[in-house]
Amino acid sequence: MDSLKLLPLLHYPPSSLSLPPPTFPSLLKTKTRYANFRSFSANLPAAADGPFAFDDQTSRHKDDRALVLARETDDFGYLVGFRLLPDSGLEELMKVSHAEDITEEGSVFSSDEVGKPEIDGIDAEGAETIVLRSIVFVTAEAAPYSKTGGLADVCGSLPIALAARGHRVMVVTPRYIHGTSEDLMFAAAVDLDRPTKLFCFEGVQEVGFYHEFREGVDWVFVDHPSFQRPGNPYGDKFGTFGDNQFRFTLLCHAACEAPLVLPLGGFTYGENCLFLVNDWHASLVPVLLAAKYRPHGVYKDARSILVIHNIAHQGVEPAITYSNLGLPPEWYGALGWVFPTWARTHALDTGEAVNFLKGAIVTADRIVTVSKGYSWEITTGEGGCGLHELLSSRKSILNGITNGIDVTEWDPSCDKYIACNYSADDLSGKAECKISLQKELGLPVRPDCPMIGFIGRLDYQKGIDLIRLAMPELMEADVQFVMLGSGNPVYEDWMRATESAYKDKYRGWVGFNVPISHKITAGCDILLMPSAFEPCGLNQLYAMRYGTIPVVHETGGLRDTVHNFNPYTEAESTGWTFSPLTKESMLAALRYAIQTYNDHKCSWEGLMRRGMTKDYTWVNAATQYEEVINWAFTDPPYC
Ligand SMILES: Nc1ncnc2c1ncn2[C@@H]1O[C@H](COP(=O)(O)OP(=O)(O)O[C@H]2O[C@H](CO)[C@@H](O)[C@H](O)[C@H]2O)[C@@H](O)[C@H]1O
Repeated sequence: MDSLKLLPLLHYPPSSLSLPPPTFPSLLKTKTRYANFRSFSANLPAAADGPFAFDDQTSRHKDDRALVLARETDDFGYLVGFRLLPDSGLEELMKVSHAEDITEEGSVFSSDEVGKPEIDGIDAEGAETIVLRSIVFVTAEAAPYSKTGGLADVCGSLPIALAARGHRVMVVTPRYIHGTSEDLMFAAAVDLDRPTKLFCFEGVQEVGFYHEFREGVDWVFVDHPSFQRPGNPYGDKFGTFGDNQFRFTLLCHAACEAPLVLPLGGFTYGENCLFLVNDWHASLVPVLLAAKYRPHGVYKDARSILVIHNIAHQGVEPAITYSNLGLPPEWYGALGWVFPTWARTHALDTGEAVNFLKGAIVTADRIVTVSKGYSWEITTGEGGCGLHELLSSRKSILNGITNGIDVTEWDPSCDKYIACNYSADDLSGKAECKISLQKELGLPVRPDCPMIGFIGRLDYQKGIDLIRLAMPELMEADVQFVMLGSGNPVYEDWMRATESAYKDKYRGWVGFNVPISHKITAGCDILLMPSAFEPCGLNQLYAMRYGTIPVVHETGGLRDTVHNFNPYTEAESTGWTFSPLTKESMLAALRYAIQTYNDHKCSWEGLMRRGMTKDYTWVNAATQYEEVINWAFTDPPYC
């Protein structure tokens, strides 16, 4: 057996080791079983670079040469080493570990169950097998460390969901220091003291790495002076930062080095990892793997998946900046992009540019979007923002996986930001939340008046123009309306002006404020999302979980997640969807919702309860990501 090839690993210092991905039987069983393991046995693999199967007693007896190792962990669950395990020790260990294994139904596994052999990915009882991977998320933002929108929510939750299923997960993101209290989010991260030189922008850039192990995930923060300035991750009060291409090029280079150089818990992630790169900021990673590393034999067995949260942002810069990216000249074609004539700004403009997102689309092993509907939309001329033809050409590896939500942060029964907790079984607290919100906003306290909310970036995407157009008519109805958002200064000024015009009915809260977003979600009756396009949308999911009924434009993830109210098929309905994207159709949907709220309490409560009891956890999405990851490893690297 090739397993013996791994023997020398035992003698290397831990920092030079990388953990190959183990396989582990049974989905539900695995979750608790793996989490409970303080130490477990490993049966080294049949192939030197293949997965490393956890030992089961059957296989051990089958092959006496198999090396049985006990894995030793410290108090934080990190590997601190292996030790050879005598047979008797193994028996003891398995007994102890199994006694701790509780199924979701509360039953205890017997050692016999654990010892069942696996057959082609399915154990003898037909339970699912999870192939455990080393997964590296690369993202410009991850909650709670940094957040401007939904990308942060996803990259703050999905890694934890995948880690809970047994994968080894690292998130690489910048260590933003803005000079505000938000910087305290990084307080628990320690400097790994691994200064690393990166070659880009015609020089050597040195980055540092900070690390925090939390909720089973290695959170790795890239430290560089360019991430330390007032504002948010992308800009400040003067607009978008001019050096974002530089900053996110650094992030990508650093992310490629992290699995090779960082001994997290004593072991690097190694070369056989899966990079999950999010949006344009991380899009250089698949190109770097193909153009910079693989020609030198590094990352030959790594794979990459591009996750598109928003195709409207592509990271486009003048073509001349290509030479700064640390890529060989012959790879220009991967990023090269030519604007159509109508989009050129002056007579001498040749339209030539580099496009980061395009680079990932043509080099990643697979592409995922954050809902099924959006995965189709981006292959159309209307939704692809110029990349639809390329995406269509890669349709066979393009999937949509609808986001989950963090059901711990967004839970009306224990939300610390809201005035009164409530649940689907006892909705009375929601009325309290509404009264408290009205008081806080200085609106007339009217529990029976339908209250509409909006939360989001003040951006064309979110349909602010439609709200602006409809506002005079909407304000004629007996409603209250509260908006929370920041972004385009024109929209911010409009919100302030609207508040002055409709003092008794409208409030516009300009800014980014998480506690207020929870209060609005809990206190309102209706959440309005007239997004022009919406790759997934999270606010409608939060709203439904809080018994707040979404009224949404029928697009992307909104179409996938909100089911239009129909009195004859109420059992399916969770809100209102409207199309086309016009003021008239939005107002019609709102009128219908308001009428139902006023006159059909029973239907309204049904809508609330259905939304509140749906499953929004990340488990479902994480399982689908696992499947796509497995497909990525089934095929050879795309380039
Ligand atoms: N002013 C404010 N104060 C406090 N909180 C605020 C806020 N404005 C927005 N938020 C919060 O930011 C998040 C925004 O979520 P969205 O789904 O609207 O994401 P966004 O469009 O940024 O991201 C993209 O990525 C996500 C994730 O994949 C997709 O769901 C989405 O369709 C896509 O456009 C929510 O948690 C919301 O509560």
